[in-house]
Amino acid sequence: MEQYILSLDQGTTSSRAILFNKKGRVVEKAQQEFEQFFPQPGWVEQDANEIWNSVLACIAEVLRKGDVLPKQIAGIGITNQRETTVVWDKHTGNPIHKAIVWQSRQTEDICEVLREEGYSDLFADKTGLIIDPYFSGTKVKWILDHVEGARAKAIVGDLLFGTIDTWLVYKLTGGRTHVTDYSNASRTLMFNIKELKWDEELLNILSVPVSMLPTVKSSSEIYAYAEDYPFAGHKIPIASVVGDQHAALFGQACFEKGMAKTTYGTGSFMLLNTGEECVRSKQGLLTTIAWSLDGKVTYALEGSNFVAGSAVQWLRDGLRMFDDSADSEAYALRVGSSDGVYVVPAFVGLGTPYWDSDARGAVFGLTRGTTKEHFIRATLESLAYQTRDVLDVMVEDSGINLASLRVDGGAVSNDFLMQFQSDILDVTVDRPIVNEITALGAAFLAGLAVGYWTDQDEIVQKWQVEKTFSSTISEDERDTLYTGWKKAVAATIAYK
Ligand SMILES: Nc1ncnc2c1ncn2[C@@H]1O[C@H](COP(=O)(O)OP(=O)(O)O)[C@@H](O)[C@H]1O
Ligand SMILES: O=P(O)(O)OC[C@H](O)CO
Repeated sequence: MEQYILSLDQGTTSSRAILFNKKGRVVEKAQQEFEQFFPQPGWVEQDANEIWNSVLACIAEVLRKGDVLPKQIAGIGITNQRETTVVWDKHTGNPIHKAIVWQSRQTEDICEVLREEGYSDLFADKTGLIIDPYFSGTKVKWILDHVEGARAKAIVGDLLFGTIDTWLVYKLTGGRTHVTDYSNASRTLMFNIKELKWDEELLNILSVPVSMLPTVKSSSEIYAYAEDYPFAGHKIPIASVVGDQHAALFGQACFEKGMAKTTYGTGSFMLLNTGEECVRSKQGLLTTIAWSLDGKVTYALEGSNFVAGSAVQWLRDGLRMFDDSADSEAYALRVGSSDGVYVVPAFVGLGTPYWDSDARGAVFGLTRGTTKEHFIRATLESLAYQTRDVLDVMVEDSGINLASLRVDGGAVSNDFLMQFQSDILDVTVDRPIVNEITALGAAFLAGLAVGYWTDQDEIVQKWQVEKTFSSTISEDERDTLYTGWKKAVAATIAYK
């Protein structure tokens, strides 16, 4: 009977369960969206139970559709939207508040106080991160400060914290396992990425009891077994846990120092493998743990943009410019340029390298001749400009020049966007055959842990490019376009 790896990719807007075969190809897939809550401007929350139910439904569906029995699953890999914070009662397993999503700005006041108290360098040195609402630490503090009785319960050890990976393992094991991996821990603002442990000093500053925190393990090992519904009593090893951007770096087989990928999902995230070197950025890049495998930790530099594919969703759902995100490409191609229009999609502030929580979206260069086509094209172009912003500081901070950029995520099916990305970076853009790269990365890590695949060399052989995009514009044209973007971003930051 053929064996498969079951990968659970719990993303910002949807959950997926995907079965991979030995060739590293998708055999079957199930996907379910869930509700997003926006209780106040800039706040984003989700229901952790709904997330769990969506994952469970996807598992049941993928097994049914693929006609696969639980005993055919060699291992489960888990990858997740990172930083999103769940706090639950240890005795009932019930979350005490909605999950606070990575995009949410509701802890900006807490961050402001921490910055004023002069903690920025301390947090950056120890965690590789910036004091920003993006990360989990201030979200945990917010929940303990705002939910009645929460702090008292936390102090006596009755509450548990987890990012979504931790929450899913907890639920999959009937509440018996409270773990995370190094990659997810490195996004919490509470984990010392050099000493590889929760940092007591930072926990004191954030007033978060250590008893709430999960045990931190490698990204590829058997943590526990899932056996309840829908696994019908078969013990299936849960064999990888890894943050989604880190999983994508692994799925893209970016195993060598100097290899990079960008994933264009809800947001966009470029990660550059820096090997065993924990590089500290001077310009707003994050230092993060890519993964921990076979007793070795690999580091990465990361540039994060909060809005990417979600700008296309905004065109579709907010402005009702088209019915299907894929239509954005045809609209963009109907005009030869965006005609001087720039869209800065700073809906929840700006990430790397600006880190401006208060900035909000803006449009520049409108004329009487501006059409819907220009507007759509300019929005797609903004995704590519944001990646250029990140790449420029990445090259300066790491001294590494990219040979090529590997790309994945929902928006990379847009050929116009990928061509413009290559044009504006002047770097070759490689799109692989498998489009579910994040899930594949988690599958690879799980497969290595259970002996389904032998080693990373075997995985490198499985990565194949589907299409390569090379720049077609002149240096002058590139400079003119990018200068306009920089002016638009500067004006967006100035207007507050
Ligand atoms: N053809 C397309 N062109 C541009 N954007 C697209 C296209 N298809 C999907 N998207 C965008 O990709 C995103 C979904 O990507 P996905 O990787 O599934 O995201 P996530 O993991 O964050 O939920 C959506 O925001 C959607 O608007
Ligand atoms: O859900 P995605 O793919 O947009 O990824 C979200 C990131 O992990 C947030 O840091």
